[in-house]
Amino acid sequence: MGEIDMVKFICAFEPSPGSMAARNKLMVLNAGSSSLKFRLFQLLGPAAAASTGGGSPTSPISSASADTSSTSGGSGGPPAAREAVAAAAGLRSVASGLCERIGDPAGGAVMKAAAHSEWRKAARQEVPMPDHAAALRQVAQFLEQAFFPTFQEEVLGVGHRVVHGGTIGEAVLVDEAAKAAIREASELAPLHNPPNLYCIEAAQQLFPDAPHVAVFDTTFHATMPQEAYTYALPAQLAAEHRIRRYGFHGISYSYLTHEAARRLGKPPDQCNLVLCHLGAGSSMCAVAGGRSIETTMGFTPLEGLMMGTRCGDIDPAILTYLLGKGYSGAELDELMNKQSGFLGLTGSIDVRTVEEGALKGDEECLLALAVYLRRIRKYLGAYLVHLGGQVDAIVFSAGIGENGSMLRELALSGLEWAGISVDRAANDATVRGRSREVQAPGSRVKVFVIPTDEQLEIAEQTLRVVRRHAGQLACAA
Ligand SMILES: Nc1ncnc2c1ncn2[C@@H]1O[C@H](COP(=O)(O)OP(=O)(O)O)[C@@H](O)[C@H]1O
Ligand SMILES: CC(=O)OP(=O)(O)O
Ligand SMILES: [Mg+2]
Repeated sequence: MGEIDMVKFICAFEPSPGSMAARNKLMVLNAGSSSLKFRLFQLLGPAAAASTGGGSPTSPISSASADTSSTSGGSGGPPAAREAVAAAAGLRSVASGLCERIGDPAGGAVMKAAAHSEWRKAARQEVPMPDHAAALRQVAQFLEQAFFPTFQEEVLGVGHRVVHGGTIGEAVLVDEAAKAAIREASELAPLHNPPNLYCIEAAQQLFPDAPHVAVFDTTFHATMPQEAYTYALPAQLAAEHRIRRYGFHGISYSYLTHEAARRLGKPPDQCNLVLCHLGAGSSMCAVAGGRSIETTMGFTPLEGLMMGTRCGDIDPAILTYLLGKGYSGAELDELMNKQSGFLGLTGSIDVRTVEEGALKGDEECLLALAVYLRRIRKYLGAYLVHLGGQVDAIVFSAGIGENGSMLRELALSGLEWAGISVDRAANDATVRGRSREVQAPGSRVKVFVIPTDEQLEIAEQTLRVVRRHAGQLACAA
């Protein structure tokens, strides 16, 4: 990516007086193919002390106390709710932001403002960002110049979202072996792992003294039973090539499980849920007793639901058929990952545009939405069966799930027989970025809209690994 592009960069922050040069900050990076989300957390008193080895091994998120502003069907906002969860985890957000259109020669960045009731200022910069390393440098420079003069020295650890963990089961310190495993899994998550790894390497240069932790989307699904993760291929071949369902969006699902449990007023291990992470990448997950038992994505993030540019489930024989027609493997990969889904059916990736088209009667848009919804309903039916009809809540999250009220209503229409009904007024009244219950009075199954917070989940998992590492160092000394 040699060309310098204008990239819009926006962030919101609250300066944190008196934090000079103490190692009390955690940086979280969530790199997409052309975007970089970041959040900077300050460690609160006891957690900061724990970061040198004295912390509790239990999940602070799972032990977070219920936040009254986000319960009982109200529109309690995530700023309050999430800050409460973060505080229980010993963390406070002090800055966050998003770089978009990294390396895009066409420019034309889309602006996204991170809003938070406590943040006093917001800033926007248009600066050249040819790649993730440049974006990261820009973030660091901005934070340093504007608020935290010794920012780089204050970072205690850096947490990274990595989509495919390959052979790695749970969050780990990034060392050469971890990087090799992430590199090896790049083939299986071509849209995600390469930018994740690139961002890790850029961040290691920027924060050479801090431990870096890789947090994986695949971890949450490690609890799936064998019959859920086994493909009916020759067993030896599958074992040799480690072909199995891995499942993705697990960082988001872990957060949503704990948030849904908080709203239900039960421990996560007593919750049965159907989680719908509907964004540019879309998937669903059946959660029994707080653990993933099924999910729609598989060996790669291509299987399952239709997505922005990905086809989701197709008959695999279509590929052999097209190979026979002269398409190469690389072309088919590109076709399925980057040219299909909403883009392939309508010419637009953005579901808002597709919805607008559908409302004007555009047949391609109407068909695309119908295909998207049919796939969601097909898996919802399957998951109700897997959960024996005992579902506490259906949760919608991510860009489409949080904002697409029409799609939510259509996805759950006509399911009164299953104890599921949506309150149209509540569903239409959801406010971007705020949690809400939208089931109709009398609906046996609750329906939650919960803004996902991958950054907070990454921070929490990172902190645990950093603590463990510090504890090990202390024992060894
Ligand atoms: N108001 C809305 N209604 C429907 N879809 C929306 C709305 N706002 C955003 N989206 C969709 O959300 C998707 C992006 O979701 P997001 O979770 O941000 O994706 P990712 O993190 O995977 O890039 C886009 O397809 C966009 O069309
Ligand atoms: C796994 C995956 O598809 O992630 P995203 O939704 O961020 O593209
Ligand atoms: Mg995403």
